[in-house]
Amino acid sequence: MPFHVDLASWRKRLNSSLGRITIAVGLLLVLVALNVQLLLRLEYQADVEQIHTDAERSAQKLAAHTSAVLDRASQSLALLTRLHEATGTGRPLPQAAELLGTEGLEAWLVADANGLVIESGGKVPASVKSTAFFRRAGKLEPGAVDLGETEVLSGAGKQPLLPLTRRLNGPSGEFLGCVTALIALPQLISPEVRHEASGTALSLLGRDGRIRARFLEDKFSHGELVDLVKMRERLATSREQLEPLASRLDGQRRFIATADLPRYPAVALVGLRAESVLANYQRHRQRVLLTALVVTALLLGAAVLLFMQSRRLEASRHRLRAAEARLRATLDGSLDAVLVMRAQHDARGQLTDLLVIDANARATALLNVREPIGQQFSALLPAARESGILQEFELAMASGQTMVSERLGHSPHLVDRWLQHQIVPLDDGVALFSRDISERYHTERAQAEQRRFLQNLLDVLPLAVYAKSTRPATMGRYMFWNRAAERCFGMTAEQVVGHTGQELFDPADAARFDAQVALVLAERRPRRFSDQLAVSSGGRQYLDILKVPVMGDDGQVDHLLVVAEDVTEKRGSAERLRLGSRVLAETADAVLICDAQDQIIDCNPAFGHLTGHHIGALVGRPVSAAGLPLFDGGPDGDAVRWVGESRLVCSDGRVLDIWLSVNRIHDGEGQLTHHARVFSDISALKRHQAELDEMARLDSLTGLPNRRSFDERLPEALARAGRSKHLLALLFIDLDGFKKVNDTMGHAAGDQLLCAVAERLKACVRTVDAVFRLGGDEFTVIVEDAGSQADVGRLCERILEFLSQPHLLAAGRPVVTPSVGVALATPGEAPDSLLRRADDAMYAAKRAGKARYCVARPLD
Ligand SMILES: Nc1nc2c(ncn2[C@@H]2O[C@H](COP(=O)(O)OP(=O)(O)OP(=O)(O)O)[C@@H](O)[C@H]2O)c(=O)[nH]1
Repeated sequence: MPFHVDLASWRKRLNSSLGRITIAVGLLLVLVALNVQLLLRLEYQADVEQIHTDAERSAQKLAAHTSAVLDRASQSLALLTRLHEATGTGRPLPQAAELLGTEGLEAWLVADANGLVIESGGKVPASVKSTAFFRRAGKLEPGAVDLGETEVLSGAGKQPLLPLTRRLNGPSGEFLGCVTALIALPQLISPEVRHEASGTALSLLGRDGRIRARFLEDKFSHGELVDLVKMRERLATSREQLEPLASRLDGQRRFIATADLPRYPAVALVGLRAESVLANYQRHRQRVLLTALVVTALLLGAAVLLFMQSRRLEASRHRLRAAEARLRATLDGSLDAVLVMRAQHDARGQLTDLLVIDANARATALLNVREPIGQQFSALLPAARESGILQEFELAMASGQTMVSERLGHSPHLVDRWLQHQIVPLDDGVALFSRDISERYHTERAQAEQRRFLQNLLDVLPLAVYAKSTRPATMGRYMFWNRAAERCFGMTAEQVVGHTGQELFDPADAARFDAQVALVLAERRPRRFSDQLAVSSGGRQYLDILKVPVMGDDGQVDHLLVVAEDVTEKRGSAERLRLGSRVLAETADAVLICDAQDQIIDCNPAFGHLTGHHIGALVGRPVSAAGLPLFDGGPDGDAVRWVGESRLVCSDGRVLDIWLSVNRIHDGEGQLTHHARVFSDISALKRHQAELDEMARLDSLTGLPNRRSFDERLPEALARAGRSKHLLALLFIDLDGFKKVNDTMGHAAGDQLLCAVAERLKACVRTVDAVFRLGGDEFTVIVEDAGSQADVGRLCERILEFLSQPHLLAAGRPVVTPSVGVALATPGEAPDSLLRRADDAMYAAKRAGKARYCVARPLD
């Protein structure tokens, strides 16, 4: 996979604040590192410079010390040389021991030209002929001093000794020998610089590169040959590079300084061991590094904190940018026109106007201006001041509460548009969210109308309808309660809506209702319940309840619609109906139910018993099939009931007299629905009645038809006479002196007499003629088809004669004559008139002396 660097991504990262912090911290760390390095370098440089200075000073001190030692020896040699040269002999000089007894000299000697020691001090070899310093002495310039090599060892300790030699010259400059001082090496190395630092190397180096003396680690050595030229070059390089040189002696690194000995061909060399002399620097370096480490750690810590803070800041900025983007998107995507405005106040702090500082596209469109930002609200909506919306802004700002209002648009382009304003108070102004709700307003109005209509519909329902919420937020609370529910439960919608069953009903009733609700929610289908409640009056209220789950859009049950019917009354009606049925079943009266068209539907058992009809054969047939008359509502057709006598033909053909009640039954709308006929058999009653009627028409004493019967029959007879044109005669008969019979013979005898008179009258007339007792001792005879007046006269004569015969009574034999008035009916004469004329004729007979008959004058 090829390596790919996403430069844009890295550039973006570096440009971020986190990237910048990382870079800054990195640079800071580099700076610290460079500073530390520089500091250490300078420190090191200064230290090394100081070390070099110290080394040089030590080298100079060493050179000075060594020169002083050599000078002392050299001066003694010079004196001794001059003495020997002055004497010109090879004899020992008495002053020599004194001269060379100088402190610091290990030994001394004077040798002749052959290398034989003439005199000496200390322990020196007997002959110096073979020694290097003697051979070199012969080559010395007159007056010159040779710093010999240290091949001379002291006799006892075998200590290396450095020979310092002068040449002895003869008078003509010939070689006479030499004068040599042997100096112990420790004498050459200055004690005060020996232990300046641990590991310090001190050397006395001849210009020939031979080390004459070296002091290192408390030991003296010599003889090593050094390439002076190279050494000086290395020293120069070392000095320049501030670096110590690695010693070939012990591998230690040393800072080396040299100092030439004046007057002698030698160089003092001091090597300070770097490890020792740089200890301070190392300690300082460690401190600096530690400090740098601490600083770095602090920097890194600070960087981490800064990084974290920056990340938080970055996240906050990111969130802020996202929030700003969301706000902008919200504003731009909002269905509302949004104006963000800053309040403007006068000197007294009164709100004068608001300045638009932000607006979305919808606001621009709603206001119908190109650029609302920067304009004053009252300039955008001149009518705003009068509309009172500025006061609402002020109120919202003062209260800190969001205000919502709906108002008609005031601008010309917003006429008839309904706007909903939501005023959100800000720190220094308000945000105004305006939405054109005209559509919604009208829709809501229509919905409100619809709701009112539905509410009215539900209110006029005779059934209690109410709804209970099953949403979590409003679980169990009543949301709707119609008028019938108010009547049914005795609670108004205001008292119920928003409350739960536990708050409204008896705990036991509420718990039962809740159980019903739980059941319906579990089954998610409508369910009926029969329930009952205790009512304040002390009775029970019986309810038929239908509970229907109403599903929401999410498929969950939102509400429970309840339709409740107070069936207390119905229950009573049913009871009464059952009772009525039992009564109908058990009553002796026959009941026949027909429909509106009077076709038979049903009957009770008594009907079958009474009529012999079988209901199965009658159902669907006209009522006449049951032998009953139709009832069409009487003359006007709207009578609801008819009661009276009627007749019924039984299945076996018998005709029954019945007492019939016909009831026309109507429904609530006044429509005829049924005919109910209730009847009882009154045949026996009728017979008895007939008998009673018959009896009522007979005189109970004589058995003759009575006055009532006379009143009925006279008109009939007159009518027949009118039709037949036959003569009708009416005879009015009153007994003469009947009272006397009563008075004399007793009332019973009078009765017997009356009965006897009745029998005689019947015997006098034809069977077709009718004899009546009107009362007391008055009788009448209706003679139809009387023939002629003479025939009537003969009848009257016969009556007079027959009645005037004595009566054989237990009490005696009374004779009672009759007075008879006769009236011959005039065609078309009224019964009253005829009777009155007969009565008048009878009185006329009475007046004429009784026991006779008198014929009334005919009508004019
Ligand atoms: N025993 C008896 N007496 C009756 C009955 N009904 C009426 N009377 C009597 O009949 C009498 C009839 O009286 P009147 O006709 O005025 O007397 P009268 O003696 O017949 O007189 P005149 O007709 O003028 O001759 C009265 O005294 C009645 O009390 C009845 O049913 N039985």
